[in-house]
Amino acid sequence: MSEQRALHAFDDGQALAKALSASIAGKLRVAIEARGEALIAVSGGSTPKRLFEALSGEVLDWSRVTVTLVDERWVPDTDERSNARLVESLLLQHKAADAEFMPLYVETATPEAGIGEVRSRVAALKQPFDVIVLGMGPDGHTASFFPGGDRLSEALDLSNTALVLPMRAPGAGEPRITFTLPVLLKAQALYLHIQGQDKRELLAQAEMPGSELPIASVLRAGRPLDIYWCP
Ligand SMILES: O=C1O[C@H](COP(=O)(O)O)[C@@H](O)[C@H](O)[C@H]1O
Repeated sequence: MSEQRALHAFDDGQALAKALSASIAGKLRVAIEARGEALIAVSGGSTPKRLFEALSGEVLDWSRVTVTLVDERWVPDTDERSNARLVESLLLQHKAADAEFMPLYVETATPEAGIGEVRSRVAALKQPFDVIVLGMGPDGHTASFFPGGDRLSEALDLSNTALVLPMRAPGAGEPRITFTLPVLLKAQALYLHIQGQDKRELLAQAEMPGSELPIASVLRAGRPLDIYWCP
């Protein structure tokens, strides 16, 4: 593991969630102190549930925090697959109920039809993000950078100025929308949150030179990355 990366390993998901939540809350407080506001993008999927519960109890001025997603499945938040639904039900609760949420989904049939509206929304955010929390799927995808994704090379292109892109891939289920890699890499604090021995082994594979796993593009970028892992 390079000096730019730190692996924080925990015995279980509860201990991990507590530590990661405290670290994120610290970064949000620093941003609020410095700029009067804070901007965070989180991942969806199954891994962040405990983290969201822990984060929702952190004491900070959530009314100054904007929360969005790193990526979204193109489904409304009434759908169980919606990442927004997860954030709304577990993170934007308790003390964090005052945070502002900016969804990446709009009610259009496809992400291509809605991308204009989403672009306007994200362009209004005061970037860079203070905090970005990535996840990683069992196929090595992060955000919606899926193996075989139709716009994967665009999304990973460090010279691409697009903030968000639609994405379709065989393993993605529904069509997606995702922030691009350059946006993620500019975050003040970048975390990767993974659980399970299989994912740790996958990450080790991604560290190998020439790996084509999408998460390898994040690792290769060489920017500071805090990896939070538990079995
Ligand atoms: O589909 C997605 O999956 C990944 C990983 O999810 P997990 O269930 O393996 O934790 C997630 O990071 C991403 O935001 C989400 O859209």
